[in-house]
Amino acid sequence: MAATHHLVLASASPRRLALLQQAGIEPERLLPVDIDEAPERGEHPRSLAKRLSRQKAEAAFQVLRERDEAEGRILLAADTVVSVGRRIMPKAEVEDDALANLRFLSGRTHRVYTGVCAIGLSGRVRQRLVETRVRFKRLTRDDIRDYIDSGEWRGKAGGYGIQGLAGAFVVRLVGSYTNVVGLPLYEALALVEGEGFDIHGVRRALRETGETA
Ligand SMILES: Cc1cn([C@H]2C[C@H](O)[C@@H](COP(=O)(O)OP(=O)(O)OP(=O)(O)O)O2)c(=O)[nH]c1=O
Repeated sequence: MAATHHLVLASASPRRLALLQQAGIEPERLLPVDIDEAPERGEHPRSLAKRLSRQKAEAAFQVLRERDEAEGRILLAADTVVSVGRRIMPKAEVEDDALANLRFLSGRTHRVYTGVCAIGLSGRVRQRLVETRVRFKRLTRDDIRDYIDSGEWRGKAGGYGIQGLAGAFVVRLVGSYTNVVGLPLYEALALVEGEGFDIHGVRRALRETGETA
């Protein structure tokens, strides 16, 4: 399989881009897609994360195909879902979502699932589903008030971002940390490498042009 340097990240999430950059990789471009993220009736959180990551990757692949730009490119998409048991914690868009989520997660262990999907040169789809268990301390009223005031919950699965203030809520974490932030790096890189993406070649090229993070 021919090696390629062209990775397209099908995401609008600044966290996903930052994680790739942390791993020394700069995507050739970002291609966010808008899909319906509502769970199906009775859908398990892990199935939801897997399904949505695939839908994002397929929708972006379709766009590249329509523009006749799929050739020589590998697509990467992800979706993160926070849950307690089968209960899916909504992505926090308004303050009330964030409040309800934080109160529910307080003093409990929850799971964070990220589905990762890569579509390569041949149009072949590769997927991984990664799970991390996170236990939060019992949150005080002041913890919750500070967090709501910070606005960091906005647009985040489960209504928190472990990479910010909420890092101090974590008593225990089992599994991949980058998975919680939104892109499990080990698994994501293994997927794109499996499709012929030349990780080391890209890092080398970025070092030579002085663009490395
Ligand atoms: C749990 C958690 C989630 N998040 C973020 C990552 C994702 O951006 C978001 C989960 O929503 P997603 O629907 O997975 O992603 P998105 O809509 O933000 O971006 P796109 O679909 O374009 O890729 O929550 C954190 O940043 N930190 C955390 O600790």
